[in-house]
Amino acid sequence: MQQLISEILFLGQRFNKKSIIDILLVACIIYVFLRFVRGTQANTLIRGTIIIMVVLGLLFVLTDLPAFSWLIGSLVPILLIVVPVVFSPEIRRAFERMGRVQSLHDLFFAPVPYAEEMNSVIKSVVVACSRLAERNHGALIVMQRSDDLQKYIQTGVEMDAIVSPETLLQIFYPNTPLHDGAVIISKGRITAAACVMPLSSRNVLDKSPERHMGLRHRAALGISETNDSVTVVVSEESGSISVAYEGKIKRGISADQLCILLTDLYSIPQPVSFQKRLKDFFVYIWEKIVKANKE
Ligand SMILES: Nc1ncnc2c1ncn2[C@@H]1O[C@H](COP(=O)(O)OP(=O)(O)OP(=O)(O)O)[C@@H](O)[C@H]1O
Repeated sequence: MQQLISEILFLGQRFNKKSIIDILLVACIIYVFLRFVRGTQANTLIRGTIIIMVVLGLLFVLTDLPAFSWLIGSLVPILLIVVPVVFSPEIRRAFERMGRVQSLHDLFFAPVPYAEEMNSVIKSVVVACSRLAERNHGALIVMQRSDDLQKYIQTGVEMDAIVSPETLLQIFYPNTPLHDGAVIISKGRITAAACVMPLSSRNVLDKSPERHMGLRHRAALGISETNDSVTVVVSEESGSISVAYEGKIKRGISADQLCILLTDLYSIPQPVSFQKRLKDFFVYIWEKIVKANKE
């Protein structure tokens, strides 16, 4: 224990401006990397791996335990090989996203393409979904954000139509040729219908009715696990509306909630000044301290 304390003190003495820049640089790289894998299945695992590596690295540096050090020394290279192999599609997507970066701002804040066109698209989707829900007509609408959906567009019938409530109601009208499968909206247009989405395997065996998911909901969750699109589902059985994005599904939401959520997801991030960020940070910390004192 005494040795650990002296090691920490020794490290503290060596701490200087260069170390701060060093730590900030590593933190920035990790932040940017995590931002690009956001919404993919690799996100949680990579976060966990980074935390474990930091904790183990500290133990490795601060303690003098040969067997433990040997274990860590052998595990880290294995992890560095296993993670990229298992999550190669997600990591490839992260690099694709990085390739689309056009400015320093894009590096830290996700750009939302076609954000302006999306206002009228969102209105049409919300109106269509509330009417589909009233009529108990099932629907699956995948809305593109940054990631390319071409591979899924090819599984259905390609089209190029204006997004209007009438078009969507017509597509999802039961027993019509295009009603089965998903509609894809990209670049502000309906680009395909009757598309096949990858199925999520989560909650397959869940018997509780509110958590159980049929194929339509599993397809919505499945596509949200593979890219950053937003998918709206209308249940044929219950007429309820759900939204899936970033590997999560929000079930049983109202048309108003859907409108707020979609507007939020497609809003253009407003540039915030550094002073405002700093002020917000201190206000947040102050509120936390006041709250902790009250408790
Ligand atoms: N992989 C898929 N990609 C796109 N659409 C799919 C896929 N699998 C199923 N669907 C759509 O879901 C429909 C079947 O839905 P199912 O009843 O199994 O799901 P559900 O989640 O219980 O939805 P609902 O509440 O509407 O019944 C199919 O007719 C088809 O239109």
